[in-house]
Amino acid sequence: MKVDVLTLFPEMFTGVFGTSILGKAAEKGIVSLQAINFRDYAGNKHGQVDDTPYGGGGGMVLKPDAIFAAVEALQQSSSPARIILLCPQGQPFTQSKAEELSKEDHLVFICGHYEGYDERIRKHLVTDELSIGDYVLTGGELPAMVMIDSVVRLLPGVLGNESSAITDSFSTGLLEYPHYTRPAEFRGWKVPDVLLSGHHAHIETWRREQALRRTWERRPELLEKLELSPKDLKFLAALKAEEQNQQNE
Ligand SMILES: C[S@@+](CC[C@H](N)C(=O)[O-])C[C@H]1O[C@@H](n2cnc3c(N)ncnc32)[C@H](O)[C@@H]1O
Repeated sequence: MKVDVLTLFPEMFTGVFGTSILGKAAEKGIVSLQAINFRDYAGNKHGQVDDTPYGGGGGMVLKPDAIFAAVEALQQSSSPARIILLCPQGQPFTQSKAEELSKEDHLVFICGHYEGYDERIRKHLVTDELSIGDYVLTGGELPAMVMIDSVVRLLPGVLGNESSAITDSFSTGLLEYPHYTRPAEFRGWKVPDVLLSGHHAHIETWRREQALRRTWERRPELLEKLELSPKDLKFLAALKAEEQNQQNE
């Protein structure tokens, strides 16, 4: 996969692109990660990429010319499948969006700054507008890093143990079950017996029930979107009854 980021601050990506799992994925040639300064495409001698808004008001707006020119230069080498505008007004970025993007060959992320972008960039250049949440940051760099990290870790060969991504929270539609490691007892707190039993079927059942319980307790709305088995439904009915009993006590 090829990932290009258009930004005014390419130096912000040096650490993220060169470290840990992303750095190793790039080293192995699974992904090529590039941060490009779109000021280089400004086409004027001062490298000006922003201007005051028509109609007045505070803040500076990113002009369309440099961003169009930078994307068009990338399109000459390989046509990007998706051109993603980082934007608090965009669709919420989710695990299923990460999975969808991980199937593409070439992604381009455009990072805004200041007051935002000229509307013609939204209307005539990009394929997606994505947000990392209902809050406003100073720029699109951190959201781009968040999205790239969650997409790249899904690429085959990036995580040592492929199956770990399959059970991650949201991948199954549920929050993930709790994990324990050595020691079996720490300050008097013991690891659940079932995890030490070596009985794989019992461990699977325990994990499924813990994932259902955790999702029910923390994000019950996620359960509404899932097709649950009769066994899951029975377990949830027992949980609800347990909760009801506690309220009545
Ligand atoms: C200060 S913000 C502009 C906010 C804009 N005036 C608005 O109200 O929608 C500057 C840039 O940061 C990025 N940004 C800020 N918050 C974001 C979020 N939640 N998700 C994605 N990008 C965000 C975008 O690239 C945005 O253009």
